[in-house]
Amino acid sequence: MEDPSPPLQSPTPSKVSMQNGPISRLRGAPRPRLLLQGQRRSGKSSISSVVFHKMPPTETLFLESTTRIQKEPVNLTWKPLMDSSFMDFQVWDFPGQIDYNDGTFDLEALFGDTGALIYVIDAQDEYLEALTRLHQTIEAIQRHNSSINIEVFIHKVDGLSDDFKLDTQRDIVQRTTDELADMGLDGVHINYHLTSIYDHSIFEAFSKVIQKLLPELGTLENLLNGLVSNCRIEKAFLFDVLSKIYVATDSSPVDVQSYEICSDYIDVVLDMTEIYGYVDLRFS
Ligand SMILES: Nc1nc2c(ncn2[C@@H]2O[C@H](COP(=O)(O)OP(=O)(O)OP(=O)(O)O)[C@@H](O)[C@H]2O)c(=O)[nH]1
Repeated sequence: MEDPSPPLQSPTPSKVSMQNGPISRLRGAPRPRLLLQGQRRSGKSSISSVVFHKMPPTETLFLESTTRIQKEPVNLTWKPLMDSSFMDFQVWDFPGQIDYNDGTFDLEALFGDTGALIYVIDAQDEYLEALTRLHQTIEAIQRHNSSINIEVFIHKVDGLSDDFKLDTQRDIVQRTTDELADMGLDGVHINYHLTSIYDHSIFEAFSKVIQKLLPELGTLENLLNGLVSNCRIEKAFLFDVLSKIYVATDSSPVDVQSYEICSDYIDVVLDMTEIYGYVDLRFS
């Protein structure tokens, strides 16, 4: 697969901002990038495999540790429905053991075209070291491209009780806020998501990450608002069918149940399509 991104050692990295999103891709710009980072075994490759390759979650138990940066183009288009996709970007899966702060990486090139950093923390494991790495990463980002969205996935929460999930999130937010304040970075905005590959939370979190990077989001939301009010639909999502990421929704609040129903429906339709060919996806 052709990789249009500049080498990390590039002395003059391209400076295309993610704010231009997939539209700039149409004009020939490099694919914008999502960086997946986190400690070893935190779940990065599993997330990427489940969301973008429909790998059943239990099969991730057999994934080998990633030893090199995995650059994955994401251009998800389900041919029966669409000719082009809003989702044209790259996901870079960083192996846990790589220290990109060791001076061998061109951080300007690494962060230059990056739209979002997704930092994965294993909530079932001791996470203090992961937090230290996160804080260092945020500091580096602030130096090289402060427009990058910083998204923290508090991951593997399937094994935790609801109370413990919230306590863990509170602790991570508090420690990060305190540490960034000590570093003089208290203005940095971070989004936190509780995720697991064993339920819909990982798709929902990814949806929110992607939506923030779409320059067309406002227009799509307006179109969906019009659809909802004109057709008296309760809730509308615009899905990327293959990944089950919703790239937009109308402006009424998202309730997880309606997302889950639509998501399950897509699975059924895709399964039927494999058996019978094209199935009309419109439903109300
Ligand atoms: N319980 C639970 N386990 C998970 C989840 N996501 C990933 N795992 C497990 O975590 C282990 C490590 O996952 P990987 O995806 O290989 O982790 P990684 O961060 O890519 O690891 P490196 O390649 O070493 O950097 C696997 O056994 C996965 O099955 C989750 O949401 N819940």
